[in-house]
Amino acid sequence: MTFAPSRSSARAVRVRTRELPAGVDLLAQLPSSEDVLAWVRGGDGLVGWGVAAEFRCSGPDRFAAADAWWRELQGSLDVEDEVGLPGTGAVAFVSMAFAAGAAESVLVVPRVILGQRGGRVWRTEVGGASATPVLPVRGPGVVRYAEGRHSVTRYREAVRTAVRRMRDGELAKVVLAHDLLATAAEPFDPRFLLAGLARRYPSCWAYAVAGLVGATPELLLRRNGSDFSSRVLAGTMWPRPGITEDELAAELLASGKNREEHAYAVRSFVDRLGPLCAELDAPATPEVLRLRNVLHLSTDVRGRLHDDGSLLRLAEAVHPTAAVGGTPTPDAVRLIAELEGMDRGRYAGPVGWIDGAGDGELGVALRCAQLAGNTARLFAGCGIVADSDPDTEVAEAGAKMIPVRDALEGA
Ligand SMILES: C=C(O[C@@H]1C=C(C(=O)O)C=C[C@H]1O)C(=O)O
Repeated sequence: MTFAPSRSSARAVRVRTRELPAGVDLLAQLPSSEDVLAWVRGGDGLVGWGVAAEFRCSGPDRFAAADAWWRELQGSLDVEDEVGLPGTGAVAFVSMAFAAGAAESVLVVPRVILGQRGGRVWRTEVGGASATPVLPVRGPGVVRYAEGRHSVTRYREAVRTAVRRMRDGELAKVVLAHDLLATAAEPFDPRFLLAGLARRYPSCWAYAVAGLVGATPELLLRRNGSDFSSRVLAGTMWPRPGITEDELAAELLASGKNREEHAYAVRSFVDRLGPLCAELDAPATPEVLRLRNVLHLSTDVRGRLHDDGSLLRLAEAVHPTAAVGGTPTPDAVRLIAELEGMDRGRYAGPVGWIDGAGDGELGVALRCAQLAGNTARLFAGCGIVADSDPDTEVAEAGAKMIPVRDALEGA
């Protein structure tokens, strides 16, 4: 754990939230490509920059460790919040590792947070903001692609193996992913990627935490007091020549394979959150979520918690859902480690923000790239069931990488 020193470290750290005039383009306010933090959907959300405090952890207890750190930190803050909405006061941006292995989870409390929700805008400063130089957003130039650590050929083979093992009755569903390496002439600026994603995918949550940048259509959990909501996705089709979007949506709804994949995902969420709820409403029939690159089966689940667990502990209870893990979860997680042969890092882990009251929003870190200088590592995966076809899954993973590829290239 690190806490960047405030000028008088013996005293509490000052956190001040002030209201600003309405109507701000949050992403356009990020002053530089350093320490970019974001969670923005359709113009609303939070952006942050600078590091007031940071915590990293790994392993099976990562959610508990992150939660304990965040709770303890509250005791050292002197908060004056004139707005009083979820996301005002001190906020930590969160990006949790997918697996219990060595990959690090990261929580960052920015020095400056700008928020917008329902026509209200606020600015929070933590520990007194220092002036940050404003540097223009720059594109990366020509982008070239190469196989990642888990090549497409090996991915196809992994899907084939998984299908065989499912036909043998070992498990019902597993979500397998692969990566792709992008290299550019210039360093990737997270703001460039965020702006491109937010423009083309306004119904997704565009996020950036510690170099993991993406736009996810999937909401793991939103907590607001005792209310929660979630958007569970699983089951995918993508545009083909000669077929309209309405025809594709009807085909997706009628697809037994996709409905099965979707049902596993909803069931895993409901089974694990159910015991913590006073009320839980999960519609029996999914809807179709239409994005530019793909269509997904989608179920919005909502309800009321009777447990007062923080968002991080609730996320621990539901992660990984069968949208990114599989069914049964322990078998799927083992098979992912065996067949993927790469560490997912924070891809497919919970990503978003929490506030001092334990409220916040965590999405599933999909449609993303891990940026490092002039390289970007893209990830995408697909739910595999006993009647999956390896070539189709390769094409589906390719369709899921389109948003990040387009945004990296400035297309
Ligand atoms: C795993 C990913 O997406 C997940 C898998 C889906 C599927 O298998 O149909 C659909 C949406 C997501 O829940 C990904 O985008 O990498």
